[in-house]
Amino acid sequence: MRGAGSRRGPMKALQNQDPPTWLHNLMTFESADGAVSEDSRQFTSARGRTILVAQARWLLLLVFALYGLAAAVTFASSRYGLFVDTAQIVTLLVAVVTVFGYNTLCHFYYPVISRLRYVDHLQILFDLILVTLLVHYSGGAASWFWPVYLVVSIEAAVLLERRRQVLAMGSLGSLLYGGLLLAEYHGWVASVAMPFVDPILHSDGLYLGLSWFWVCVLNATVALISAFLMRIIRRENQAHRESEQRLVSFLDTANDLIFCVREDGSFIYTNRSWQQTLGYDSESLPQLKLQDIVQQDDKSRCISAFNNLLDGNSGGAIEGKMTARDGRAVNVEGSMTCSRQEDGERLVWGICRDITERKRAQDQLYHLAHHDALTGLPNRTNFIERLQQELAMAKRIGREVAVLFLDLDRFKMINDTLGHDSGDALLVEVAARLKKLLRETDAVGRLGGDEFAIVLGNLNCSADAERVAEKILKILAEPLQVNEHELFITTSIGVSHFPAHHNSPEELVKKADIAMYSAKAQGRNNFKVYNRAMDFDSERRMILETGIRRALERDEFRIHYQPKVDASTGEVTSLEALLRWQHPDLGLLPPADFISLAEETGLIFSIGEWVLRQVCHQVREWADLGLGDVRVAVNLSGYQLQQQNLVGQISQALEDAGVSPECLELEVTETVVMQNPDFAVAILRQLKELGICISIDDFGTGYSSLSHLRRFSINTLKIDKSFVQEVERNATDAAITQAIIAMGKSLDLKIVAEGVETEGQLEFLRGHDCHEIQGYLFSQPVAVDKVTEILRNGLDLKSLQAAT
Ligand SMILES: Nc1nc2c(ncn2[C@@H]2O[C@H](COP(=O)(O)O[C@H]3[C@@H](O)[C@H](n4cnc5c(=O)[nH]c(N)nc54)O[C@@H]3COP(=O)(O)O)[C@@H](O)[C@H]2O)c(=O)[nH]1
Repeated sequence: MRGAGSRRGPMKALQNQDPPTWLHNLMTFESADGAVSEDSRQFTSARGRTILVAQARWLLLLVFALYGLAAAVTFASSRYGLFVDTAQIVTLLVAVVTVFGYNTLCHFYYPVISRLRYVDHLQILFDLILVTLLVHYSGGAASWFWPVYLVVSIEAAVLLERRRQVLAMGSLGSLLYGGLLLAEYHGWVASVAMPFVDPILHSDGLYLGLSWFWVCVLNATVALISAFLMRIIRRENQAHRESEQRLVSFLDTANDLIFCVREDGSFIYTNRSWQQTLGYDSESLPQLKLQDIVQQDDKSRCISAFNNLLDGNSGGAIEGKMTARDGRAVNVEGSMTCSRQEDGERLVWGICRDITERKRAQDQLYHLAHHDALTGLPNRTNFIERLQQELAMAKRIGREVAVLFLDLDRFKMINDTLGHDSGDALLVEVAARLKKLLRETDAVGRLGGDEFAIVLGNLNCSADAERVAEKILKILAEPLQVNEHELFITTSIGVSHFPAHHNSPEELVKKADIAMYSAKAQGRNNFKVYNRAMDFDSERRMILETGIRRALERDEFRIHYQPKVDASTGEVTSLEALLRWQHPDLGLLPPADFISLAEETGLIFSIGEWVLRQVCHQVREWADLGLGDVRVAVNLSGYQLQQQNLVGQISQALEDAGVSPECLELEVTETVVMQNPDFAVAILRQLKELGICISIDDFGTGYSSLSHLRRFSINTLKIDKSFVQEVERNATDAAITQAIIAMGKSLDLKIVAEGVETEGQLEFLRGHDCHEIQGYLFSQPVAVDKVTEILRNGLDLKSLQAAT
C-alpha cells in the first residue's frame, strides 16, 4: 500500500489526526499479511537497495544503448563512417550481456544471490570493471564515460553501509581508471582510436596524470558526499522505522480490537488483540471478509452502518457479535470510521473492544435478577412482565388470559421433616413437571417459597384454564421420588381471568392468590376460580390471622364431640373431638376456618397440645361421673405428626389425666400419611406401641395402596364423606365405598363411615357390613354438656327406628 502518509512522521500524525487516519498512515508501511512495502524499505533493507541499484542499472543500460545507437547512426551517416571494429563490438556485447545477466540476477533472483557473501561488493566490482571497459572502448583517456565511475561510487554508497568501504570502492574505480591510463601510456593495451580524439593524448603523461587526478578527486568527493547523505537517509529511516515500530507495538499492546477493511469488506490490517481474540492469523486474513465473521443476527444492521459510512455519514457506536475461528461468538462494541486514500479507495477502520465477558456477566445478572436461582423459572418481577406482555397482546386481539396461582399443600412439613435439600429437590421437580405440562406459549414462574404462578395466554374460553388446573392437580399428585423418599403432594390452585376479574397483572395475581386460599380452605388439593365473595374471605382471613395468636390465652377454643355409633345396634361406641373457635366478633368458627392458619403460624402445636389435654381431662371427668372409659378420637395435624416430642407429649397428657391409652384414638388424614409414608410408618408404630388406636381419616382421597396400608400400624379406616354421601346416587362412589370396606376387612381393620346423613346411606353401609357410622343422621358435633347427656342416656334413635 502506498500513501502520502508513508513519508510523514507517524508520531506527528498521531498527535494531529483521528485514530483511523493515523492508523491508515501507519498502514502505508506494513500490510495485513505482514509484508513490508517496497517504498518504505528501499533504503533500509539490503534487498530493497539491491533492487533499486538494479533498476538504476537498467536505466543506465538503456541510456547507454540509446546513446550508442544514436552515435552509431550519426557516425554511419557522417563522413567518418562506422569506426568501431569487430573486436570492439564483441567486447561491448559481451560486457552488455554480462551486465544484463548479473543485473537480472540482482533484480529478480535476490534470494539466490543474497546467499553469496560479498554480493554487494561483487556487483560494484563488476560495474567498475565494465565501466573501465566502456571507458577504454569509448576513447580511453579522452572518453566521455569516465563520469560513470561517479555513478558507481553512488551505487557503492547505496549498497554499502560503511563509509570506509564506500571510499575503498571509489578508490578502486580511480585505480582501475589509473591502471587503464597507465597501460595506454606504456602501450600495454592498444588504445582505441576514436574520432575527434588526438591519439597523442594516450601517451601524454601530463594529460593522463591530470585526467586521472581529476577523476580521483571527483570520485572521492562523490563517494564521500554520497556516503554522508546515505548515512543521513539511513538514520532518518531508522528513526522513522523505530517510530513505526513503536506505533505497531502500541497498537499490538492495545486491548482494543483494531482492524481496517476495504469497501468489499476484505481485511488489510488487524492488530494483535484482534487476531488473538478472534483466532484468525495473518495467513487466514486475505481470504476473510468482515461480513463473513459478523453473526447473522447483526449482519444487516452492521452492513447498513458500514454502507452509511461509505456514503459519507458519520458512524456512531455499534455493537454486535463476531464469529471467532473456532466458532465462538465474540461480543464487541466500538465504532467505525471511513477514510479515503489518495487513489480514491475508501477504507473503513474499526476500533472495538471485546465485551463478551461483560455481556455474559450482564446476562447472568439479568438472569439472576429475573429468575429463581433454584428452579430457573422466571421470578415474580419477570413473571409480572411476562403477564403484562400477555395482557397487552390479549387486549389487541381480544382474547382471554388466565392466571393460575399454585401453592403446595403442607410443603413446610416436608421441608421441616426431610430437610431443606429435599424441599428444594421437590420444588425443582414440581417446576420440571409444570414446564413439561404447559405449552411453550404459557409461562410459569416461581413467586417464592412453594408458590408458583402460571399465565395461560390466548385462551378460547375460561373453561380451558380449569382444564389446565385439573391437569396440574393430577400431575403433581403423582408420586415424587425425592432423594430416597417417595412423596405424595397435593396442590391448591387459584384461578383469575382477564378481562373478567381485572386487567392489571398485579391484581390478577392477587385475585388468583385469593382464590388459591379459598381452595385451601375448602380442603386443599383442588382449584377455585376467583369470585368477588372471596375478597370478603380474604378480609376475614386477615381478621382471623390477627385473632388466632391470642385465642388460646383468651380461652376462645371449644371442643365439640360427635358420637360414632355401632352400625348394627346404634350404640355410641366412641366420640370424635372437633375443635371450634368462639371468635368474639365472628361467632363460633369451624376448624376449616382456622386450622390451616394455625398450621401456617405454627400455633397448631400449642393448640394441638391443648386439645389433647382437654380431651384427656374430659375422659377422666366422664370416668369420674361413672360413664365408664369413653374412647375419644382426636384429629392430628400433619405438622403435629412430625413434631419431635409428640409421643412424649401424648403419654404425658394421658398420664397427667390418669387416662388409659386405649381411651385415646388419633385420626390422621390419608393425605398427610401418604405425603411421606416412610416417616409416617415410624411415628404411627410408636404411637400404637403406647396402646393408642390409630385411625386413617378421609380414606379414599389420598393415594395409599394395600401395600402402604399393611406397613402402617393402624386400627381403623374412616371412609371419606365425599364417597359416603354419594353412595345412593353415584355407582362409582358406591363401588369405592364397598371396595374400601372389603379391603379394610381383609386387613382386619375397623371401618367407620363418616358423614352419614340419610337412611339410604345407612342402609347401604349396613348392607355392606360397615362397622361404625358417624354423621348428622345420628348426631351433629355437640358441646360437652350435650354429649355427656348422650353418653349417659344414649342417642335418641326412636325417630330413626320409626323411619326404618
Ligand atoms: N388438627 C386438628 N384438626 C381438627 C380438629 N378438629 C377438627 N379438625 C379438622 O377439621 C375438619 C373439619 O371438622 P368439622 O368442621 O368439625 O367437621 C367434622 C364434622 O362436623 C363433619 N361431619 C360429621 N358428620 C357429618 C355429616 O353427616 N355431614 C357433614 N356435611 N359433615 C359431617 O365432618 C368433620 C369430621 O370429619 P372427620 O374428621 O373426617 O371425621 C376435621 O375433619 C378435622 O380434619 C383438631 O382438634 N385438630
